[in-house]
Amino acid sequence: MFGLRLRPWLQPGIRVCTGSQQSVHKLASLQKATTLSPKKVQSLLYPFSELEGYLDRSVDRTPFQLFHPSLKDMLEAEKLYCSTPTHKIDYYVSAERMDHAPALKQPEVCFIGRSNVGKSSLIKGLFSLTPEVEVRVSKTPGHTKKMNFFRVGKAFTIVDMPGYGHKAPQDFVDMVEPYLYTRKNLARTFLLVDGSVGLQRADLIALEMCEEIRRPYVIVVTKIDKCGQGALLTNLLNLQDVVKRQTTSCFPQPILVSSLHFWGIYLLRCFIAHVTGSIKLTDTSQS
Ligand SMILES: Nc1nc2c(ncn2[C@@H]2O[C@H](COP(=O)(O)OP(=O)(O)OP(=O)(O)O)[C@@H](O)[C@H]2O)c(=O)[nH]1
Ligand SMILES: [Mg+2]
Repeated sequence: MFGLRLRPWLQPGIRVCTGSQQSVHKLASLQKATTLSPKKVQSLLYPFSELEGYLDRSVDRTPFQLFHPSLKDMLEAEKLYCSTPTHKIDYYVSAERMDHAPALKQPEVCFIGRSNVGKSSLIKGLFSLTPEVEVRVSKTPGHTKKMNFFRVGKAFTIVDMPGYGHKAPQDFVDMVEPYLYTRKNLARTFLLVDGSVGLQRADLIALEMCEEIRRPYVIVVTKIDKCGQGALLTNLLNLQDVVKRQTTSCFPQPILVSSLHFWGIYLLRCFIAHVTGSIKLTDTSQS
């Protein structure tokens, strides 16, 4: 069924970086932290705000601010990422093929992207409030070899996928594409793109695949700490242009993150809680 859909998953050069994950990040303690200026807190919560000042006035920023929840919403979402006896967060199972994927009813989100783009690191960041949940990351591309399912109570499931491109597992196409096409409870696909190098050919192929699948997906721009702001903005505007011209199922707002510095993680937690119907947003129009 999927044989005709084989794509030339390319093997672009990958820059390996070393980054260490910070551990526990509670929004409430962040609010109380005296060491951070309000501007720093703002850019930690909404990383795009840091870049706005560098943009020409003619640049339309609306697409970058569509999802802009209140702090209250973020705090509400954060509760979901804390494990309790009645709301357990755990690694559930791994699957090598779609027919091994567990039958789960709750909404699911998955993370796809080139090998080494930071998928597992980002999931580890999302679960920083439950460090007992082990998410393996590595500076060696091709580390995640199976689809790894993590349950967030009965609210939703997060799936960490193997990467494509450099050193991707041979069966990536057999594993991930069928999942994306047929998984009934898939609420959102997050397509990760390395913000420090910008869109690569393999990313464009992945975008094309997501467009063919016609299910809603969101671009997450990773490693925004790894390059200068000028380079990041150039990569972002290029990405924005591609999203505008070539996509119909992609959410117009890219979500910017650094798993190393925790930038954008609170926003992403809230976004996932929102798209899986786990929280009700009070107001998205506030800045
Ligand atoms: N500077 C920086 N490095 C990061 C960031 N996120 C991940 N990394 C590093 O990138 C490398 C790859 O991270 P992973 O999370 O294992 O990447 P992956 O996409 O899961 O890779 P595969 O499982 O091989 O597909 C590791 O060395 C991480 O420390 C980030 O936000 N900033
Ligand atoms: Mg991985």
